[in-house]
Amino acid sequence: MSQLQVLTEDVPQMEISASTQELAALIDDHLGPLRPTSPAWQVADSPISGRGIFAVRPIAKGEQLFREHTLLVGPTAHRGRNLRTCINCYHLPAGDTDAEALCSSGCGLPVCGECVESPRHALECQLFRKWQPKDVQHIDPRALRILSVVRCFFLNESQRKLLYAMQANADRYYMREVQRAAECFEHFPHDPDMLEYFYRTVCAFNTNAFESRCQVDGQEIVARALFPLAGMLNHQCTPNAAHHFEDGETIVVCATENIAAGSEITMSYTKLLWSTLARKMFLGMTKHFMCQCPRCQDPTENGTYLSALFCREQGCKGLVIPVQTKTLQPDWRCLSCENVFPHAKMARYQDFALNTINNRINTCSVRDMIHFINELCPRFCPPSNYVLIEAKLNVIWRMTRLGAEEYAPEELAHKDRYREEILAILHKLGAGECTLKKLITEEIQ
Ligand SMILES: C[S@@+](CC[C@H](N)C(=O)[O-])C[C@H]1O[C@@H](n2cnc3c(N)ncnc32)[C@H](O)[C@@H]1O
Repeated sequence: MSQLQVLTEDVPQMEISASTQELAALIDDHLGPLRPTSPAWQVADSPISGRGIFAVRPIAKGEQLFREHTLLVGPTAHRGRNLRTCINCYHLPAGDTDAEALCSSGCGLPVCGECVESPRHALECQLFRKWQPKDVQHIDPRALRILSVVRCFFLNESQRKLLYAMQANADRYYMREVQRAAECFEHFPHDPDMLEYFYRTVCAFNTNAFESRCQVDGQEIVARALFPLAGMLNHQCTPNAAHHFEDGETIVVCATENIAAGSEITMSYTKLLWSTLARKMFLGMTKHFMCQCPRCQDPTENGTYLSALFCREQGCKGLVIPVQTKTLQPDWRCLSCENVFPHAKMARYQDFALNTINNRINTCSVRDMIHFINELCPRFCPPSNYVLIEAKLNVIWRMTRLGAEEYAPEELAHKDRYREEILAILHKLGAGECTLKKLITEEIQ
């Protein structure tokens, strides 16, 4: 069995308790006032996988398809992130310490002065106090992360049905999240039905959730949020729709291309500029499937050569690209000398480029990074390789944040050149009006 089969075939799906028609009705109910009077889309069975969203009339590039409020949301509570953020409104609670940010009732949850009295917090506070957090002086990321899952407790009947109608990939590893949370409380529930409900919810999160992002009090808030309609969008590596967040709890999905009536509406679960192997690894490990889209089947990736590495045969320096498209360990062939190399060898070169470039990104000033990209990288990494493209994107972001006046004219010219290069790649990929294009054309000038 290949590495990729192991990644994708090991994980069964939990039983789905609703027909596609019932699911569509539950989604309508969930959308409430946000449901358009005559939507341009419908939920239906998909030839890609399970259920998907389809255009019911021609949709124009740029058109907003829907806005949706989250069904379940909570802090990602990743280590290294600021955990001192109110669990309701995302504002910073008063004070500087964990103890000051935590609810004074002893529920172990950070909450601001305004939200502490809210009915929403009252319910969660009562539940967490019943379970008795072991530490009420410090914010424990394990206890905080489980909040988005535990909120399934407060869903109404129709919302629970909707949760059970969503695909849930049953990876037993996901149960670790519940077990880790249980370690933080004296009396975490151990009733098997309740634990199964939590597990189902964790699996639904891992299969469908988005990392929603918004700015509050000058800091970036990242929450994990379940949007049942947006969660119906299947993946394509060059999709025809993209999403953004209006706030931490509302998602907006727009068409990035003209979409014909009857076509499936898709989004990308990966970064657009990743190489095919990077996307395959990510999709296999996190979503347990192997993408078969046209981009995945083209070794040149629409002529972008995002995977390409240099040939190391004496005197060659041609571009080497993966030959097979359906495996994680393809042979690679040089487009100039036509020699074929085993994957293990090329993977070492790719890792070298990735580590060297990422180390520099983390340690260098923008000025040094430009010098490194222009003068040193061409010795070991083709300009089309996705790691180098990501490094150029990183330079663009950093320069934009500081403002043009900080930089010499030739540095600004490099930034413009990088931007044109990335726009040309997006054009070749057929990415249309994708979020990245909007960001680098509208905001970065
Ligand atoms: C967010 S859900 C998408 C909606 C799902 N089709 C459903 O019926 O609920 C993600 C799951 O859909 C499936 N999926 C999405 N895009 C796919 C693709 N391009 N190829 C194969 N499976 C895909 C995978 O099983 C993945 O874990």
